[in-house]
Amino acid sequence: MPRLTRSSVSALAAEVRMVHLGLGAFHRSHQAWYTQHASDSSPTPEGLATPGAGGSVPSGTEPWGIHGFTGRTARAAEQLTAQDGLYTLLTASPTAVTAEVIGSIVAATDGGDAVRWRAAVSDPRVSVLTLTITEAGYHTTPDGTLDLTDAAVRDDIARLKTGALPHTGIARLLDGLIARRAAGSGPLAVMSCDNLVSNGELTRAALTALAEQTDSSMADWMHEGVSFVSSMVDRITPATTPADVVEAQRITGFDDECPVMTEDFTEWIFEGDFPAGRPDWERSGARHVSDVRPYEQRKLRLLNGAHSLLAYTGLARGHSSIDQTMGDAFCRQVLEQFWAEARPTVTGDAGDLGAFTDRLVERFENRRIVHSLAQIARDGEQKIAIRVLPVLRFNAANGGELVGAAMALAAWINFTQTAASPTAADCDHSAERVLERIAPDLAGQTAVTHAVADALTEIRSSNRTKAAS
Ligand SMILES: NC(=O)c1ccc[n+]([C@@H]2O[C@H](COP(=O)([O-])OP(=O)(O)OC[C@H]3O[C@@H](n4cnc5c(N)ncnc54)[C@H](O)[C@@H]3O)[C@@H](O)[C@H]2O)c1
Ligand SMILES: O=P(O)(O)OC[C@@H](O)[C@@H](O)[C@H](O)[C@H](O)CO
Repeated sequence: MPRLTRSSVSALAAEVRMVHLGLGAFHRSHQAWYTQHASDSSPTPEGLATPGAGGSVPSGTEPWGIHGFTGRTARAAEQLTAQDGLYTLLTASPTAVTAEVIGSIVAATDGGDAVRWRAAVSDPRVSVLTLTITEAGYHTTPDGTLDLTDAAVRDDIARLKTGALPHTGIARLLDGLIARRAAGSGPLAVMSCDNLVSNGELTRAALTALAEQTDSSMADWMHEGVSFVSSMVDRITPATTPADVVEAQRITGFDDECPVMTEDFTEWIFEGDFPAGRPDWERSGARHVSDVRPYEQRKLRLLNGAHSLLAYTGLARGHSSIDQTMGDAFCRQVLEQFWAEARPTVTGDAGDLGAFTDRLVERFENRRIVHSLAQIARDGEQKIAIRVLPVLRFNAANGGELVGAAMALAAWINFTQTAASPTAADCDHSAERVLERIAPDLAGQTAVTHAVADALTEIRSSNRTKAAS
């Protein structure tokens, strides 16, 4: 079977005008897909679809090439480099899977390669830098500011002072920008595509705080020449499995070590300026709006909040993927309760929220998307603060129900305490202590602590019932 490469599918490589940090599955199903389709005017043919960006597809706009950098390991860069950046995007509806070769990534490099990283960010032709470094990669406190007490941040401050390449995503971004300033390469838009509240503003504030610890003139330079774009990104994309590799080979006839499986729904809504231009992502269906917050709240609370709830309740009940939890009456009931509490917390106009959650049911039930609960459960403390606590806070302040959001929080506490088997009294104590740490404003509210303690008792008893059945 031939290896997937540019020569095997006659795909030309476009000029690099974008840099990405965090070359995971999601970047490849989302920003790389939008970038590829921003420059082709033809509809995607059936089956194996397009040549790479810059290939023979008629272009209404110039194609943009992406130079992607991995975050923690070099593996994705090695696999993509062996395929000239090409990979198969498998798109699964509940009834069928289609395949498309994506060619917008034209270079892929280990993020630990300081020379290539600095050269890429300094390239004057590059005008957009996107990020998917995970929520944990920003090293912020629950209020969204850079955590200067974090050992990794302190270590990176020392590295930045000596010119060594830092390790955290946020500090690596500052390192690249320092190189860009030194090269005099002009303005740039930085766009976070991570599941965070006001992710552009959070990135700007974290970078500025970091710059103030190392070279405060960088903060002034960023203020003048770097825009920070906030974006709501949505496309459920699990980690690639060996079965996906086999499926890609079966459909395309090419040997591809790093395909990506994703769902047939996608959305990208963003707010902010691009001082040096950007791809025409609207041609692929993205939307540029003046206020992204309603869409961000809708997605982070209704989709991601539900994901966290299902991950922790589902793991406790012996499930391993989201689609399995949708067949469990207990999970479905707490999901509907959580949504009933979360919908009124979305402020501003983000469309019909009932229709949004109806569509989420279909998306979560898609059995071709095997989204691992263990993957979703990672970095729970950062995620709960963004996805669940705002729902609890809103309803505590407005006399709303607390049951569903309390269950999400309790299920996470239960998940983090798997080693012990505390008594009911210990549970109540644990709920209070966790709230004191992650949401001190809620810790003193009896209705909240009781709701979380009750939910802890319920989830433990539901686990016992499930285990006994
Ligand atoms: N997968 C999805 O469905 C999805 C959807 C919307 C948004 N996102 C956002 O994208 C992020 C990445 O998702 P993914 O599915 O691509 O994950 P992934 O594990 O496939 O890739 C994550 C990438 O980020 C790097 N990374 C991880 N931790 C890092 C850190 N602390 N510092 C720097 N780099 C780090 C990894 O090395 C990798 O390159 C998510 O955390 C989320 O914020 C994902
Ligand atoms: O990617 P994370 O770790 O931020 O969160 C896990 C999932 O909730 C998330 O990936 C969703 O699938 C995604 O946000 C859907 O667009």
